Amino acid sequence: MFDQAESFVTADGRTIGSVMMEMKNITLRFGGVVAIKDISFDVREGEIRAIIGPNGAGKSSMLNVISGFYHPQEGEVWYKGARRPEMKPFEVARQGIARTFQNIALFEGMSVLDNVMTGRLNHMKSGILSQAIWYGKAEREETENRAVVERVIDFLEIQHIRKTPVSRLPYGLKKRVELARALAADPKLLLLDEPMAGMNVEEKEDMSRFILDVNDEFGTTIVLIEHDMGVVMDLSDRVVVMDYGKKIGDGPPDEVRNNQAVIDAYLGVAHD
Ligand SMILES: Nc1ncnc2c1ncn2[C@@H]1O[C@H](COP(=O)(O)OP(=O)(O)OP(=O)(O)O)[C@@H](O)[C@H]1O
Repeated sequence: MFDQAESFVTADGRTIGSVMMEMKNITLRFGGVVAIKDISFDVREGEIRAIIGPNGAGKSSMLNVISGFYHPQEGEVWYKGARRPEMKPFEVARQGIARTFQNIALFEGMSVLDNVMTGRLNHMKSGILSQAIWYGKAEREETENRAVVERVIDFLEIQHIRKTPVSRLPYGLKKRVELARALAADPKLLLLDEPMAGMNVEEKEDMSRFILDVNDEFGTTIVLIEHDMGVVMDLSDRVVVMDYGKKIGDGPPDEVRNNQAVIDAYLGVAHD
């Protein structure tokens, strides 16, 4: 289905475009531990791409390679048709890649609004001096940034808590604020590290709906890691399956679900 076509429309009416990111033969080692072994896969514009696998499979490591936090010893990362040189995470962010973290990384003492505003930092170009004396450009920039943030806050239905310090929020809402902050950066590619971890069923349903809405409304391409298999199969267009650092499956959910190597990995069948 995904092999040759430049772009196509899925059964649910969404347009999946051409390849946006390609991971080519990525190998990442930590001393003697090989976290990722020679893995290749691509991400297409507009799709929701999941990376799954048992604990320690290398999923977070892969997300960290995409976000520029880890640099693989071997392999290449291609983004928008060009090989990406080794970059720092903030440089990767400037290319339109935003992320959320497995363990929420918000400023607990700050309000929801201020936390979401920090998502705009990469878009703030005017210097401290111009901001301090508040002339034209800085004012325009501030107004623009506020407008984007307000739109995201509306979209994710967190208006009622915009003034609340994050430390007072329940877990599910914190996760939503983290999504809001990532979205405020106006990313082309959004990386979600276990967006439903620790959530109850209702919170998971809400988060699933928001992820689908973000993809639909903003056309944001999404790569997510998630342990809840039901959620992954419902949300994703394609799934990469990792086990012990290797890729053991890659394809649409139905195909992956019936892949014997994947079934064995999840049932804990012994490896040679
Ligand atoms: N910073 C690091 N230093 C040393 N080893 C690491 C580091 N990060 C990950 N590893 C190792 O790399 C392997 C893959 O870890 P990783 O966290 O990527 O897996 P994961 O699939 O995300 O696991 P989980 O589902 O438990 O979060 C593991 O053996 C882990 O111990």
